[in-house]
Amino acid sequence: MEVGFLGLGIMGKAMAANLLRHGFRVTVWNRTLAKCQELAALGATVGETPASVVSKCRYTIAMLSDPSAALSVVFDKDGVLEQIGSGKGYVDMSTVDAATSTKISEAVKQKGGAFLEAPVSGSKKPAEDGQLVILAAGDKPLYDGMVPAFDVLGKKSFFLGEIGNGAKMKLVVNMIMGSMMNALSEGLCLADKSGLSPQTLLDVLDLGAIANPMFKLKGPTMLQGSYNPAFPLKHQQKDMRLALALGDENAVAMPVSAAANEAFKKARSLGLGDQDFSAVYEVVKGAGGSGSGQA
Ligand SMILES: NC(=O)C1=CN([C@@H]2O[C@H](COP(=O)(O)OP(=O)(O)OC[C@H]3O[C@@H](n4cnc5c(N)ncnc54)[C@H](OP(=O)(O)O)[C@@H]3O)[C@@H](O)[C@H]2O)C=CC1
Ligand SMILES: O=CCCC(=O)O
Repeated sequence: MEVGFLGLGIMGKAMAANLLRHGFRVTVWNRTLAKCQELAALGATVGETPASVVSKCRYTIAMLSDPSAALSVVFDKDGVLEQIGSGKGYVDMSTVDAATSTKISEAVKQKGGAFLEAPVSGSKKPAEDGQLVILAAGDKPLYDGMVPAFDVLGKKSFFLGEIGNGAKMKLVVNMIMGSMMNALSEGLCLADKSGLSPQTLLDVLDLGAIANPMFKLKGPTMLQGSYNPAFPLKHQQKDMRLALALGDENAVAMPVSAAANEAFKKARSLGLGDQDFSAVYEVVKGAGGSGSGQA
């Protein structure tokens, strides 16, 4: 099977490499073209524009940072829309809001193409290992056509019905995750300030009813102050913002998430946006970051 792949960031690079490892023919494109070289060394063909990738491939996947990137790659010059059409499918796996996804879906369909949104749960390591959870919605025949690729990329795929449902599910999941990360950060601080060992707290948590892979993975690195990005904090804050907007639309009060979003925003203002989202611990500790940029 041949697929196009647009966006070779932390996730896209791992996912495209995984497809290549499993015998897929992959044509890649990235805004910063130099990032394509690593994939070319693994056997990928490099496309010069999103349009040229779509023109070559029946199926094209995108994994881009945010709504503005997702829209730009479709609607701008040399974008997906210039070559999408009958018999071609476009699959956006980025985390965006339902409005962005709907806009892309309508434009692709108007050109005669098929569209699927398919955001994922799981971070860098699950992407490398083909252990993502795929939250798809939109064109069912395209979903069926993508199953061989989804089986390589993920451990489980859900088809959630109409466009927007995949985006919404992903935002709800990440809203919970961001709130949990803040709760863990506060717990580690509270343990420390009240004379307990934060490491012992992690050990206790791991044996009880709220044990989870995220606390187990991130807790020890947070205690070391190590925030090598698997899931960049700026993307987690984007997801909190989009989830809160979904809450607004549906009149759902989300005070816990709103507070968590403030902590992520503060972390961004301290220059921590490109660090792992667990760096919000630095804000909760009151230590702040070393940089001053707006990531
Ligand atoms: N990292 C994670 O753990 C997870 C991330 N996600 C979601 O997946 C998506 C990608 O995440 P991740 O790989 O971590 O992000 P990265 O920041 O590592 O990569 C972002 C990608 O988007 C591209 N991009 C950004 N802006 C534009 C633009 N205006 N036009 C074209 N391309 C653009 C970047 O290109 P360039 O290289 O040129 O900057 C890069 O390829 C996000 O929506 C994120 O929320 C979902 C699950 C887990
Ligand atoms: O969007 C990022 C999700 C990260 C994860 O599920 O571990």
